[in-house]
Amino acid sequence: MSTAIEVEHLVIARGKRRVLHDFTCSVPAGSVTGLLGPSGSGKTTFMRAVVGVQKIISGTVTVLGHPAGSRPLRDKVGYLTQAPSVYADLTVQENARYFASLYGLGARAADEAVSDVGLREAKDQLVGRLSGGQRARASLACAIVSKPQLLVLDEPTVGQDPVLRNELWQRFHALARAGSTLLVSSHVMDEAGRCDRLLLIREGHLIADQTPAAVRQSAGTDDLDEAFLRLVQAHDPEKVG
Ligand SMILES: Nc1ncnc2c1ncn2[C@@H]1O[C@H](COP(=O)(O)OP(=O)(O)OP(=O)(O)O)[C@@H](O)[C@H]1O
Repeated sequence: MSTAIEVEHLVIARGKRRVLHDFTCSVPAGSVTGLLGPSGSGKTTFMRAVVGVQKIISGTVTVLGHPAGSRPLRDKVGYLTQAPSVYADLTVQENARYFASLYGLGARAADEAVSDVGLREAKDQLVGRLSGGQRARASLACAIVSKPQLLVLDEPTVGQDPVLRNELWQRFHALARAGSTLLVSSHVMDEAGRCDRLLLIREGHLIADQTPAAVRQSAGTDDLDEAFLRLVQAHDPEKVG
């Protein structure tokens, strides 16, 4: 399998503080790779580096064979930020159709994306009147509408009910099967088992770059929450217990 994202010795500071320490990892093309770690561990910072909007101190980030953020990647990378980036005074459908038009796509692609995120019933509602979880899904519809080669999704399932979360994860795998690579962050370890690969991050350190099965095996437990704690402890014995 080829590599969609290749990161070597990435170091990033925000303000005066180093928040990513010597990150080296890779994301296989066509995978759903989870970026899992507690709040504040550096997930958003890492994603910002992948999409090329984060100043870095040293290291390299190569995306689909090009430097992160470079021109050839412009229409190949989709990014869902934590703050919904949709227009409050347009309906769900109008937002999706607008974003589709930016990629030269028509109403059909837009309507499909709206259905994919479970918003078909709410398609005629103004985004400004939706619940937080619905608004996040409207934003997700706009991020996936062009089916980019790489989708970087920052906590896309936060605030969603279990049924919808399940549907969204199925949708992510369907997108991967259709050829996209997905990098998906979450601070909820029970989502880790849904990924093909995991990047586990703690306080800016990468503590695992493995499949969920390999994480379970190397930590000696089937419970991924417990596995994360054991890996933290192995990485830095003073941090846990
Ligand atoms: N604009 C900023 N200026 C200074 N420090 C920042 C800034 N943004 C984030 N940080 C710090 O960088 C560290 C990593 O933050 P980041 O947002 O990448 O974490 P995260 O894992 O995505 O957290 P969350 O799950 O809460 O979104 C945190 O300590 C945070 O306080």
